[in-house]
Amino acid sequence: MKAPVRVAVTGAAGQISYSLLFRIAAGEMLGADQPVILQMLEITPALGALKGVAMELDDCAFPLLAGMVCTDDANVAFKDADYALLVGARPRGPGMERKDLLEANAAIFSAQGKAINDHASRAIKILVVGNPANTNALIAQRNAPDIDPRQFTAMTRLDHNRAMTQLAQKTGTTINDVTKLTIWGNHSSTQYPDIHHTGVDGKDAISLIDQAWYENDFIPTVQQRGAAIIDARGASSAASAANAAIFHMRDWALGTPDGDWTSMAVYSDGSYGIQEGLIYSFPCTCKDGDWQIVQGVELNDFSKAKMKATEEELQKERDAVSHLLP
Ligand SMILES: NC(=O)c1ccc[n+]([C@@H]2O[C@H](COP(=O)([O-])OP(=O)(O)OC[C@H]3O[C@@H](n4cnc5c(N)ncnc54)[C@H](O)[C@@H]3O)[C@@H](O)[C@H]2O)c1
Ligand SMILES: O=C(O)C[C@H](O)C(=O)O
Repeated sequence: MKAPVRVAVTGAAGQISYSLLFRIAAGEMLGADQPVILQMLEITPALGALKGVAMELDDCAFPLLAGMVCTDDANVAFKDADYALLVGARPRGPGMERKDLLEANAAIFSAQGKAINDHASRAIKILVVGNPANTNALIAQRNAPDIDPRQFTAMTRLDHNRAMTQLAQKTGTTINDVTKLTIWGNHSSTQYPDIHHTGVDGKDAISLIDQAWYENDFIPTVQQRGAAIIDARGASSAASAANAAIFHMRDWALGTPDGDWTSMAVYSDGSYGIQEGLIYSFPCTCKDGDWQIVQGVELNDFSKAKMKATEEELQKERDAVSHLLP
């Protein structure tokens, strides 16, 4: 058996965490041979509820669960953490855009960035789920100057999974037939789900669908899926968000399959002309615990315009929180 690793999860008594924690403890994120210590952070009033979650984790008798910490102190939660899933933040309600949460949530991520900087393992891998996820990741990253910016990522895997399913359903296939789909940009309604390089059962996706469906149906459906879930459920996505977080971290830690890529919002190095330093979703492959942006993807004018629009939104979000960016 390997030595346990420390996994910090914030918002641990919230609805996403109620799916997430149990799957991490079951080994679905880091593998069936990797024991974990869960370091769970909540706000003080939610510590009672968090205790109940910890009791249920105990009652699962997970063989891989090597320890638990429940705390309202970020310095304790991130102490020596090897992985951090930053979920704790307010969700949006009906009629809101995710960026409307910026004011309510941004301060959380500057404080947590500092705590990560001061206490976490230098090799920590961080996934930001709390919305607006890309800009919250940027805030945390800029407040952690001693940690490599490549270690801060934000979640567009839920969008990626949503897009795979929409395409599979349209083409009468399954997600097992879909490869090389890309979500570019922001986890928001400007994101660009790109299927120009996607394969469906060995064929080019773009040859199987018509442009009108792609532009007027597929893209808006994926962009608006979070809002559609809120309308249907009366609360934002939780189990599917937790699932996407598991997939994102699992691929980062254990690798993406050969011949495919995934979508991750990562620190832009200027690839594809996207401004350096933004946390922008790119096609990525992962190997040996590291990610790379896939290079050489050809872009037509349609794609370039969509990628620019979502980049501009991220620049605006960044400028709106400039007071939190040292
Ligand atoms: N990136 C994505 O794809 C994606 C998908 C779904 C939801 N989300 C976002 O994830 C976030 C959480 O969603 P949820 O449904 O679990 O919300 P929730 O309200 O059920 O849970 C959030 C939890 O965070 C806690 N919290 C608040 N401030 C905190 C802090 N400073 N430190 C630690 N914990 C804190 C709250 O007490 C609460 O228990 C929301 O911002 C939501 O919009 C993102
Ligand atoms: O849409 C939301 O606000 C929640 C989440 O970001 C989602 O995409 O489901």
